[in-house]
Amino acid sequence: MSGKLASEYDAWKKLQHLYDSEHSKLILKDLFAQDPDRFSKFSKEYVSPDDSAVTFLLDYSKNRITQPILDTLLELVKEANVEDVRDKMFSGNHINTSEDRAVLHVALRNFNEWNIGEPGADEVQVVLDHIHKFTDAVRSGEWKGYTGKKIDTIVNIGIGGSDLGPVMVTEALKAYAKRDLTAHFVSNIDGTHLAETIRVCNPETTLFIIASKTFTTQETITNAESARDWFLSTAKDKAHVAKHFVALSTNTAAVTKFGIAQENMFQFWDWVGGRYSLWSAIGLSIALVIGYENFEALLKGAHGMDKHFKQTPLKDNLPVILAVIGIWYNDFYGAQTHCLLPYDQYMHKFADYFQQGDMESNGKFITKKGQRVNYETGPIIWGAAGTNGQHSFYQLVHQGTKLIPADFIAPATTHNPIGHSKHHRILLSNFFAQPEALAFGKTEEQVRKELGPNASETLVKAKVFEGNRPSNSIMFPLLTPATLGALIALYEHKIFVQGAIWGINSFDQMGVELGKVLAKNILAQLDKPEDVKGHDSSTTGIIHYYQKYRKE
Ligand SMILES: O=P(O)(O)OC[C@H]1O[C@@H](O)[C@H](O)[C@@H](O)[C@@H]1O
Repeated sequence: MSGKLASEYDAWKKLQHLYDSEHSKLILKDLFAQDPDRFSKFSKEYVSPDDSAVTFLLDYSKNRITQPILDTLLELVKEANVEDVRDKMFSGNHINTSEDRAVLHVALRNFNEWNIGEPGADEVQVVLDHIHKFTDAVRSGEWKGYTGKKIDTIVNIGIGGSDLGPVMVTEALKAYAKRDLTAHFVSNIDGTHLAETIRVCNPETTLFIIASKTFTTQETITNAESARDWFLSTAKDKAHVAKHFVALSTNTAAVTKFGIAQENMFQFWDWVGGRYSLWSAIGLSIALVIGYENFEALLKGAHGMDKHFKQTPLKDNLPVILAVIGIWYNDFYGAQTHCLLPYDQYMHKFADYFQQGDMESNGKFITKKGQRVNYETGPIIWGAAGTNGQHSFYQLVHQGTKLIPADFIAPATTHNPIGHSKHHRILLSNFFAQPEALAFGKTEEQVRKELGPNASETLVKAKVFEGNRPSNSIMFPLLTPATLGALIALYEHKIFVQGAIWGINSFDQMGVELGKVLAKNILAQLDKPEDVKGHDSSTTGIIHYYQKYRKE
């Protein structure tokens, strides 16, 4: 990373110039008409560079780009030394500068391929073996609860990165799940989350997985303590906790203090960022649900993408391509958001997951060198599973006043081919149609022709789709563990590239701290109105209102 702001790079200035001079001519309809080979020029098939057997198509032809624009975007990657930062990440350099930490989630799925010098990197396999052994014991019924019954329910208690990854992946890979093992995820400090979960759990057959990197997170520790109280209200003897509580953490002392034996703790390291931790011990709930072999396949799929990212020239490097196209819209078109639209019900949590993955990584206005940026950084990430979104927010995507770049994601084959895949063909027809409608729209002329000569002018105008709304399409044969692993890593590295171009630290999360500190202060003032001090009149007023109406 140079000390420059991204906007000071020559390539950035060239891009600004290209935007100013070209953007009115960048009409997808025209770009496709001018070049019959546009799809083959702006799409790539990923084939994993190892034995993880993942393949997918990335079509990025429906974007407002030309070859010169893409070339200049890639110049920006060069000028920002992204390859150098990438290599530093892979070699364990402390690129998380504010926390002085390495960023090595790639080491969790490395299977000893690269030599990574960081302490702990050589212990990854030991933890994977621990996960393997434990997972097999629980799934086979060999691991018994305190009354000798086998475990049929797991409850992962964690929040943020210690929740979202396991939730998203266990949902996405439900087709591989052990159906007689029910998984719940409790994250919110709102007692309702825990209460509604334990309501359907049997203490004799439930395993609680306390997932917290720091083991100090207020929500998780409070939920874990309440879960332990609930368990002991039936089990009585504290010795039984050992059969029903395990911990996933970097903080051995706090885990032991909680009462979880060290042999029931699954270790990871400070170089695993919370939002990159599903590959670590935090993935235990995933391994329990889909089995260790499938968990390993997930890791291997991600590793294949790591290799691709590490060794593929920029022009063919898929995370790089996605990243620079994102920069084009975010920084030159002023697009505020990016939409993730998986046409696969199993992937319904994908956008939620990358809300943290992207927004906590790149939602920053200060560069690593302490300067305030004078350009936009991370986009707002949102989305929903297709076709549900079509019946809700697509109206705005098609005809609203905002530019919303979107990624459409779908499997060619479904795990649930009911009616000889009738559902899936309908689903996919929408997956194909939506990007087409967004890109090419419907002209006034077409509307007039459709409505006939007597149509009102207002109706004609209301039915016009301007088109020229960009999207990427990603299609893969089947949603397998390895494919999902590769897709997650694809987006992780996209986020990395964008952060490196913007010159920000994608691996800290200072922005979540202030609210936590204020909440702690307020918690101590909640009991008595006279204790409410040091706030603005609005905050004081709302707390007083609460104090007037609370029951307990
Ligand atoms: O795993 P922990 O330490 O309980 O942290 C949970 C979450 O805590 C949040 O405060 C962080 O912003 C997230 O990045 C993190 O994933």
